[in-house]
Amino acid sequence: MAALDRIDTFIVDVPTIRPHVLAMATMRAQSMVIVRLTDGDGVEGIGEGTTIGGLSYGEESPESIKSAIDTYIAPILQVCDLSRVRATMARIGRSVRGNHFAKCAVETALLDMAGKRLGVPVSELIGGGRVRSSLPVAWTLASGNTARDIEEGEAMLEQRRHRIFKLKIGKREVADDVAHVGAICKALAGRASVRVDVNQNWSEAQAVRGMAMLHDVGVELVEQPVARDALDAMARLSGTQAVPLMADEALNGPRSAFRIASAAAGGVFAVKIAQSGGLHPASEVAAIATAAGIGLYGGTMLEGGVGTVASAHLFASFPELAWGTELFGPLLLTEEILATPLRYADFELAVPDAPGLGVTLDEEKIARFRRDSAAPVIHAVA
Ligand SMILES: O=C(O)C[C@H]1C=CC(=O)O1
Ligand SMILES: [Mn+2]
Repeated sequence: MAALDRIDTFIVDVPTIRPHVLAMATMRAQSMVIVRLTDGDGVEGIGEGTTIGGLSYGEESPESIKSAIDTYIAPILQVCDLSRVRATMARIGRSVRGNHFAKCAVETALLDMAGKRLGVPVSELIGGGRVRSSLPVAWTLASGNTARDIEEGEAMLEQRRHRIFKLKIGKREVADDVAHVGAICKALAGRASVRVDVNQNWSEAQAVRGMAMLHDVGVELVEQPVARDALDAMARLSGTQAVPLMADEALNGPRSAFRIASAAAGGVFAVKIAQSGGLHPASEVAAIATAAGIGLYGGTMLEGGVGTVASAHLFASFPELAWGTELFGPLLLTEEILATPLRYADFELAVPDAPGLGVTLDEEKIARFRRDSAAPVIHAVA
């Protein structure tokens, strides 16, 4: 029996290296909720629950994630055997509806503890175990300026850090966005894969026009062009457009994955641990996709090092990962909150093989950036 001894939940606000322009918000900082659990034997586990742009991306905010953990999940953890991760999460699921990001943070911390107790990396505890030790990583070009994006893409290729680029569109007129994307495709042609993310900002009519034009300029994948609940439109677009449609915001765990797969509403799934409600439900999302012949992409909520490495452990268990991952979150931040930064080299992220998540927090940085110290709070603005 591993009993909870201590729980510490806190928000860390870290500036981004440049404004990150998305359809729904411009990020100038990322707010990460970190949960740290310690059991009676002194085994510690860390987890992260992070969203994008406050409440502009989804239904959970950094503040609601922290409050769900402290007010409703912590009392349940007090009566659970923390070494039994799935049983503990099932117990939480009976008392806490939704709140997937909060649940993901807690499940991650439990898996970190379980891995340390058993002496194995988290990737051996989920989805049947690890099948790869490094993952291809995309970078998002989202400075808001075409020339700067091309310069950034060139630098990433030169450093051999990324050769898959995701462009954030949907904020401007369709034709203006296509011109921006087309210029980047032309500049990087033959050297990189270019994809776009519309973050739900198109109507079906705009998507019909936009996806055809994007295919013509060389885009390989269009992510969540229409609203997350517009499954009929997603199915029509998937069935008629040459460029594959990737579901992102529409995916909120295994049931939504099954609905999207059944409706043939996407040819690719962006699997995200937070949106799915944790690593285990995300593994089920991946299994449904694979069974349905849907391609896999390892998605991110632009988490810091903890959420990123947790995602990496899960994605390392995917036998099929046709579209790679976008686990670049820590690289978008001015400061690394891990004691030893994650290793990015030769266009891939190395998956740690030490027990648990295989990472530790940089305590000095945490003390400096935690919101409940004197650190300033910079909110994302539209
Ligand atoms: O996919 C999203 O919508 C969120 C995120 C992932 C990469 C990025 O730049 O933003
Ligand atoms: Mn997306």
